[in-house]
Amino acid sequence: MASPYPILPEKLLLISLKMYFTPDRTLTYLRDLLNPTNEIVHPQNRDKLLLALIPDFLTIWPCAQILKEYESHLTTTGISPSPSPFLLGAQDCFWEPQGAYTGEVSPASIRSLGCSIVELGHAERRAIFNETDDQTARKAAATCAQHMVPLVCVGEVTAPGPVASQAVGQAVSECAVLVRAVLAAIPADAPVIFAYEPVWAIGQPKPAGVDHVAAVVEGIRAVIGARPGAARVLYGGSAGPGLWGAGGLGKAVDGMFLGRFAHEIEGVRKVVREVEETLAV
Ligand SMILES: O=C(CO)COP(=O)(O)O
Repeated sequence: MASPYPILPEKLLLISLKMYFTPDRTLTYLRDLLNPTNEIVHPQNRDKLLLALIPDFLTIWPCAQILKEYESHLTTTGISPSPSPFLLGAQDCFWEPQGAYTGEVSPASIRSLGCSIVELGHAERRAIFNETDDQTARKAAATCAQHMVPLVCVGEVTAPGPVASQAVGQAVSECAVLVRAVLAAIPADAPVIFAYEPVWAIGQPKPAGVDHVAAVVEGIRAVIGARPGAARVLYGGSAGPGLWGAGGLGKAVDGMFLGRFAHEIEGVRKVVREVEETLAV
């Protein structure tokens, strides 16, 4: 029987708009991402590279309409829109599908509007809204129950000290707590994405160093171990153009989770190009 979950290719580029854009800007941005003349989404690469946009809750519905129009246009040009070459995600969800939870957003509603990914446990939600590992794990289970993919953010709070190996060990042990909690909460065959986002590298001029990221991601992969469902580990935290290619993160991670450096279409195009150059032919 075919898996009810979205299929994850080897590489992923995900963009979260956090709360930066107005609704109008989000919709213009999505149209630009999907516009074939901008050469950002290449449906023929879907089995190797997948892009996704995670807008705010208010714009999920109009974004889904734009994506539907894009997919039907693909059909008219003879390209199969299934599996879709572009996915939509939400920035959070509640752990119950419905009920008396004023202000919360149901994962079932998110799914019904056309999302395939739910971002969970971002450092900002943990620091500002006191979200706990247990809550994030429950949300991950609720996300999988709707056959969406949890995108779980993990990362150490403190910047590395002078001893690199100690910094890596500390980072892996901080990340491992949430990785284990999420894996224990979701079905073994459910795909899951972990975004390694060192808290100290978010919102900065530059990302974390490549060696540090590569070593921590190796440790996170060891914690994940072998499982029937796909598991991808991305890097996020001031990620942008110039980070992927030669001597960069391309060999260490399964993709990137982009924030501010994807706000201009040109930045996304550059990152896509760098990743495409490293895809196996
Ligand atoms: O938190 C991030 C993505 O979720 C990263 O944001 P920045 O790239 O803006 O640092």
